[in-house]
Amino acid sequence: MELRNKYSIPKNTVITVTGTVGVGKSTMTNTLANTLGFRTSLEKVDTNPYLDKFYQDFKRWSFHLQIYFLAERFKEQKRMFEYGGGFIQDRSIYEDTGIFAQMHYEKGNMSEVDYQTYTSLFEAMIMTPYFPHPDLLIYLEGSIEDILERIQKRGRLMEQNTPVEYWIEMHKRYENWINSFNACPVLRINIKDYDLMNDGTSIEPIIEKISFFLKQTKELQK
Ligand SMILES: Nc1ncnc2c1ncn2[C@@H]1O[C@H](COP(=O)(O)OP(=O)(O)O)[C@@H](O)[C@H]1O
Ligand SMILES: Nc1ncnc2c1ncn2[C@H]1C[C@H](O)[C@@H](COP(=O)(O)O)O1
Repeated sequence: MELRNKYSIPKNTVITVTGTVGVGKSTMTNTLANTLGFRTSLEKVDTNPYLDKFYQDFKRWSFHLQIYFLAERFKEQKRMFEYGGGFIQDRSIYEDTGIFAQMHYEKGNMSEVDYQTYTSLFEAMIMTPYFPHPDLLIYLEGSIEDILERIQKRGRLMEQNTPVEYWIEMHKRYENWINSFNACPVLRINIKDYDLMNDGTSIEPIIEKISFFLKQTKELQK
């Protein structure tokens, strides 16, 4: 029996997978989508024209990169909206603003005026019908040691060559961000509690939790 039916997960559900770089979002997104028969909304890294340059010179490329990500996320939001849901999304627009843009602004890599331009564009975008909140946000958490190991193992040179302090700061910012996030229900999952690479059955308990969360939210909305 398909797990989506077994756990009564509505066909039009939108779930967003969040967490710091390298924590395992894409792996989780693909596994959930395959198991539930949902579409994916993935971040495309290989075709991003700014990412490599950004890692070489944050100050020069921060604003360009943020605008690029905003445009990409907006197109994806529109696509999910037009399909009427049924998506697992890899990373949220909330992280672009609440983690990356803010961090680079606060570190002086983005000027005040650029940050304001970025913020007003973001606010204008979320006021369109394409931006309903996801039904559930899954937050993947793990120790900084495990995350650094995954970044190294994955082998994207631009990330491997970035000082460890950058990833440590991002890890801390993520913890603060999720502790005050309240735009939609949050399910926290520790990466030590499952192993999608070696144990195919470890997705089912996660789907069971998702189902429980979605039902609980529905009850609260009644
Ligand atoms: N459960 C897991 N156990 C071990 N390694 C994992 C697991 N999930 C992902 N990985 C590995 O960690 C790295 C980062 O995963 P990825 O899904 O690309 O993360 P993200 O999308 O959050 O950057 C990849 O090399 C991936 O193969
Ligand atoms: N908004 C962003 N600003 C800067 N860098 C970003 C942003 N969104 C994603 N990134 C980077 C981080 C990683 O190097 C790649 C892909 O992210 P991942 O967490 O591996 O899916 O893009």
